[in-house]
Amino acid sequence: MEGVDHLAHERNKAQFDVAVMKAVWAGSRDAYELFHRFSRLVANDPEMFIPAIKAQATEEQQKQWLPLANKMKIIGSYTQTELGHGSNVRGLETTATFDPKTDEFVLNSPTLTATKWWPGGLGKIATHALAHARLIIDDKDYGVHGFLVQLRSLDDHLTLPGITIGDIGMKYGSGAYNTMDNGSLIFDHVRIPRNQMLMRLSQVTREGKYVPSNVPRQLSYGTMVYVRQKIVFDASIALSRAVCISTRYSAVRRQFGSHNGSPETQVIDYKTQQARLFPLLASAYAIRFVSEWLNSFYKDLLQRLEAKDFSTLPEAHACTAGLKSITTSVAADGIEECRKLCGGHGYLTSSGLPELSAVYIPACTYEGDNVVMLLQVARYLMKTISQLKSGNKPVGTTAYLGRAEQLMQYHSDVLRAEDWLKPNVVVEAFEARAARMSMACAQNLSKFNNPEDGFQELSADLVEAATAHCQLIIVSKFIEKLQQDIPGKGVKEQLGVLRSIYALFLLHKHIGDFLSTDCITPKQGYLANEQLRSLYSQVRPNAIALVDAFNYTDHFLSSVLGRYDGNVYPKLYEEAWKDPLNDTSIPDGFHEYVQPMLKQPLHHGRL
Ligand SMILES: CCCCCCCC/C=C\CCCCCCCCCCCC(=O)SCCNC(=O)CCNC(=O)[C@H](O)C(C)(C)COP(=O)(O)OP(=O)(O)OC[C@H]1O[C@@H](n2cnc3c(N)ncnc32)[C@H](O)[C@@H]1OP(=O)(O)O
Ligand SMILES: Cc1cc2nc3c(=O)[nH]c(=O)nc-3n(C[C@H](O)[C@H](O)[C@H](O)COP(=O)(O)OP(=O)(O)OC[C@H]3O[C@@H](n4cnc5c(N)ncnc54)[C@H](O)[C@@H]3O)c2cc1C
Repeated sequence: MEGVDHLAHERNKAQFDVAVMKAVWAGSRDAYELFHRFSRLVANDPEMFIPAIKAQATEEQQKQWLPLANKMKIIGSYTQTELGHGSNVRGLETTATFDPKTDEFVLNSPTLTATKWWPGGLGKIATHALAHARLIIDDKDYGVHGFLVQLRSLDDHLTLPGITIGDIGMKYGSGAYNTMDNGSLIFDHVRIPRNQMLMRLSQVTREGKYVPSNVPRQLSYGTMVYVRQKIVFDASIALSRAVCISTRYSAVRRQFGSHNGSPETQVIDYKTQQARLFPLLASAYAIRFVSEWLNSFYKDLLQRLEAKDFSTLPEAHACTAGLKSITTSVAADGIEECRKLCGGHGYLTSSGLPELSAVYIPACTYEGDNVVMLLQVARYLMKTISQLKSGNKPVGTTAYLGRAEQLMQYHSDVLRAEDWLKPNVVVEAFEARAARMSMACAQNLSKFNNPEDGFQELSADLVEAATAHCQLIIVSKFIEKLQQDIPGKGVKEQLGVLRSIYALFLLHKHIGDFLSTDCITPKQGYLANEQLRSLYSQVRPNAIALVDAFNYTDHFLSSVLGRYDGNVYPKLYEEAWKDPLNDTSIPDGFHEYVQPMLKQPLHHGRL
């Protein structure tokens, strides 16, 4: 049956222009063309510590190091985390002590827990590290700074004196992340020239004088802001990939429901399958659009920083940290749900899902543990609320907190299920829920004499408030996306359906928040769920076309279940026969171990 499109009947049901949706998903027609060409060329672009050099090195240092890194004359590793500290960056123990006699820094790992642990590329490949260490001058500790340290000889790749490096060992699953040589590193009084401290933000002079920067010290955390916004985009790719596989397979797979010899029911037609799958489809689009917005916010931040305008830095940190957390959690959980949606075959490596999961789940931890990141958002929210009293008007993603008084009085006026399709009705409910959860935390915090004690005690509630805030951002950005001019038959309508599914699914899932904050009544919650069910029916005929719009090649999906042509069963069978176990009919060890058991004498003619 080679060449037959088993999903053609599904594609014919689509009520929108898939070619235009492909451009919307890609971000623009040009981005689509580029992605289309490149994905078919299978590009592999190693990028590791270059963003950090760009952010933290002086122009002179960039001139020296960037050409080497770009041409891969040196291979760098972003070496921050230690055995004892990852989240707590200020707690790092590695030291870089200035020696005025030789104009050098001496890098040292004073304890076992100071061992660098996890950095990607470090274990086997990196020639250089961007090592984070405490700057010590005249016994005074100036906190964590970045230093470029050569680790291995550029001639024979042997580690240099005073440096002990290893790979940290096998990681979760047998998946592709094991091809990454996450490493460990101990420094034993390793000397580097003074000009290898990254000095864009603060300098150490020849005399050993520390010249602090006149810019916020948080700029030294800039690489994390950059990478976190990239990770949000990456979450849309990982989730959409899993959703594409399980949507196509759900249309191919049939179970039960045959009457008088008619075909069985496609599992995608079961309401339970739809209620699990379609919110993930909607989430993939929602994450895609919020990542688009985050990227433009980030570009705006860079322009402002050039002009020494630091005003949006705290918001950029809160947004990148919070959205990194929410989107990677949704994507990681969503991939696992997609595996379950494919039943037993989803557990086969050839489904592509186990490896995707194993490779993806550390995104919830790297570049900031997801709970720690939400606590950063909560701090930002509490600070914003505390400044309301002094007349500070919040802007951007916290502007709604400026209307807190009004939002505290809000009661949804939904009367019919269709009312939930109105974007302003949805936004108001999400704003009121987020504002009330944050205000409640702020009020509870004010009862503590020591705010830090209060923050610890209330941290679980604070994480929930931060989650509500981040979900509001994603819902709002989806709505804003649809306020743009989007051409193409039916494209905007389909996106409208997905937007409503995304928002109402969240409302249904977090119904406790909406009810306990008294934003909506139980009856209104019931109506939202009713509307959700009807939206699932609307998305059903378009489901295959909506995942086709991701424009993923079979090569990229690497999944027998997610094949574009839906020709699943013959290919599953073919794939199984590639297993080396099937090379011979008698397995290794059979004659040594199994056959002797089979040949044991029978007792009284019985087993
Ligand atoms: C770097 C490698 C490059 C990778 C290549 C990139 C190419 C990307 C291409 C595609 C990407 C897609 C796929 C991605 C694959 C990625 C591979 C994995 C890479 C993994 C790399 C790592 O994991 S590196 C290690 C990362 N480590 C962390 O994230 C540590 C987490 N901890 C922290 O960030 C902080 O310490 C903290 C946020 C928890 C703060 O702690 P603390 O309270 O002690 O803070 P401070 O006192 O230091 O500061 C308080 C003050 O500062 C504000 N603030 C904190 N962080 C920032 C920031 N980043 N920006 C701006 N402001 C910040 C904070 O809010 C406080 O403000 P106040 O106003 O004083 O309250
Ligand atoms: C695959 C992978 C690749 C990585 N690559 C790199 C790399 O290239 N370079 C690099 O430097 N690092 C890298 N890391 C390290 C990574 O950045 C850290 O693991 C991450 O920042 C989390 O820090 P941690 O391990 O210290 O977690 P911990 O902070 O020890 O977290 C353990 C638990 O404690 C909780 N917790 C911690 N602090 C708080 C708090 N204040 N309040 C409430 N709960 C808290 C967390 O939520 C979590 O549940 C990588 C990690 C992984 C898994």
